[in-house]
Parts: sequence; C-alpha cells; structure tokens
Amino acid sequence: MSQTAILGAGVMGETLLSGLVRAGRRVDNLLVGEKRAERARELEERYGVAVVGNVEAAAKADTVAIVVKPQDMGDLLDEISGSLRPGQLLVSLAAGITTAFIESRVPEGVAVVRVMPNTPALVDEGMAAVSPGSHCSEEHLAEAEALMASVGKVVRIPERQQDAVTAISGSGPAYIFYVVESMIEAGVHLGLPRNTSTDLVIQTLVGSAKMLRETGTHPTVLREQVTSPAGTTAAALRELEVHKVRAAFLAAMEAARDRSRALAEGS
Ligand SMILES: NC(=O)C1=CN([C@@H]2O[C@H](COP(=O)(O)OP(=O)(O)OC[C@H]3O[C@@H](n4cnc5c(N)ncnc54)[C@H](OP(=O)(O)O)[C@@H]3O)[C@@H](O)[C@H]2O)C=CC1
Ligand SMILES: O=C(O)[C@@H]1CCC=N1
Repeated sequence: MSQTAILGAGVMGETLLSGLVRAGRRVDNLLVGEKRAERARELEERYGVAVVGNVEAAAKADTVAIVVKPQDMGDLLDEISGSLRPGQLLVSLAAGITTAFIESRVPEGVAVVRVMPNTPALVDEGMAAVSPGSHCSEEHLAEAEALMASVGKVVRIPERQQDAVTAISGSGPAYIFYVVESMIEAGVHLGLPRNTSTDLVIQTLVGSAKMLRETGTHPTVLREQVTSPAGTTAAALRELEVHKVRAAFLAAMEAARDRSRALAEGS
C-alpha cells in the first residue's frame, strides 16, 4: 500500500486524516507533518499515526496532501521541494492556490492536483472538486479522487472553475450554519425554548436535504409545495424578498470567489 502524508493537520487536515482512518486506511501507511510538539502528541494519541517533520513526511510518501493555509503554502513548498521527486503526487487542498504556482516551486515531473474539499467530510458527506495540473496522469488524478472519495463525493472540474467552487461548496457549509443559527434565534424570539428551536431547525434541515437528494425534485418545486396560497410560508418568503436575501447570497458568493482569486495573488 502506498504511503500518504498530510502536511498541515488543522481543521481540514485532521478531517482528511480521520476520514482515511475511518475508511480503513492502515495508520502505518499514513504520515503527518506537524511542527507543534503538543499538537503532534495529540494526533499521535488520537489516531496512532506517526507525526514527523515535513521534509521526512514528503520524502517518504507517494502522495503528499498539503492542507496548510494559502498564506503558508510558499514557505512549505520551499521547505519540502528538495525532498520531492518526479512521479510523486502532490494534492493541494488550499483555497486559491493554483497548480501553476505549485508546479513553479517543485521539481519538474511532480504531479499536482488541486482540490477544494469541505468540512462535512468529517461525517463522510464531503463535497470535493478536483482539477489536474499540467504534469498529471489519469492514474494520479484517480489517486487524488480516491483520497477524497474516502470522505464523500468527488467531481472533476476544469481548474478555472475552482474559485467558484470554493465560493459554493468550499465555504458553503458556513452559509448553511449561518442560516441555521438565524432560524434558531428567530425561534427563540418567537418564544420557543432554545433546545426546542434547535431540534426543530436541525431536523428541518436534514429532512429538506434528504428530500432534495432522494426525490431529485427541483428546489423551486419543493418550495412551492410548502407555500400555500396566502399562507404562512408566502408571508415569510415575501419578507426574504423585501430584504433582498437572494441578492445578498449572490453578492456573498461573488465576494468569496473574488477572495479565492486574491489568495492566488498572495494577498
Ligand atoms: N476549513 C475549511 O472549511 C476548508 C479549508 N480549506 C483549506 O484547507 C487549508 C487549511 O485550512 P484549515 O484546516 O481551516 O486551517 P487551520 O489553520 O485549521 O489548519 C492549518 C494547519 O496548518 C498548520 N501549518 C502551518 N504551517 C505549517 C507548516 N509549515 N507545516 C506543517 N503544518 C503547518 C497549522 O499549524 P499552526 O496552527 O501551528 O500554525 C494548522 O494546524 C487552507 O488552505 C484552506 O483554504 C479548504 C476547504 C474547506
Ligand atoms: O474560508 C476559507 O478560506 C476556507 C476555504 C473554503 C472554506 N474555508
């Protein structure tokens, strides 16, 4: 079995690590690169995985997943570049960072794949979009897809769509959690106990998501089925229109897309 290294074990790195372990990947085929001793001990205790320096992890692995912040990518690539070799697969999960940026900092022949994952990977319901770099074979791309398939769904997209994907599914869980928070708070304002409001909103979210996935019915039709003429839903949706919530979603996702583009330029 090939060796996989995860460099950067924060929120997303640990999510990937835990998913690989849940999917049955043997921990002796996994390595983690982590510089903080306390965090290294925590990961070793939690998963039984070997935590080593970045250079050692990169040298030993066949696949290197980089999960540091976009702003830390340049320094990390400078650190490990000397231990990378042609044929190795480097998978970047960082927002904004292009395969061209990575390829310009690693030896010729290292295969690069750019991935945009999301945090529902923690419960094996992740959504990941993968794009090959310029020296990437079908086998390399399939390997990156298999890595992400252990924690959810995977789609292949052209790299030019990655900033938009980041705005939709990468950041998407945060928008959903924001809506959930807002609805729970509204329930409290309407006099419901907080626990009751929380239970109602979470089950409504899960049920609605399941309907979308299992019926395949368009969301507009599902919304219309809830909206009785001159009823309560129509009254609520009218307020959302008055407050321009649809326009706000569009502006928000444009801002996320633009921020992803700016990260590519190092800002
Ligand atoms: N969180 C999310 O929902 C998503 C995140 N991503 C991407 O994943 C990447 C990581 O994000 P996230 O997990 O949220 O961020 P975190 O800050 O939680 O994790 C980044 C980790 O990288 C570590 N790190 C920094 N420099 C190095 C280094 N040189 N070597 C090894 N480890 C290092 C940090 O350690 P320390 O804390 O000690 O500095 C930290 O543990 C980002 O590029 C982000 O764009 C993509 C999609 C979704
Ligand atoms: O907020 C961010 O920049 C990262 C990328 C997508 C989700 N979180």
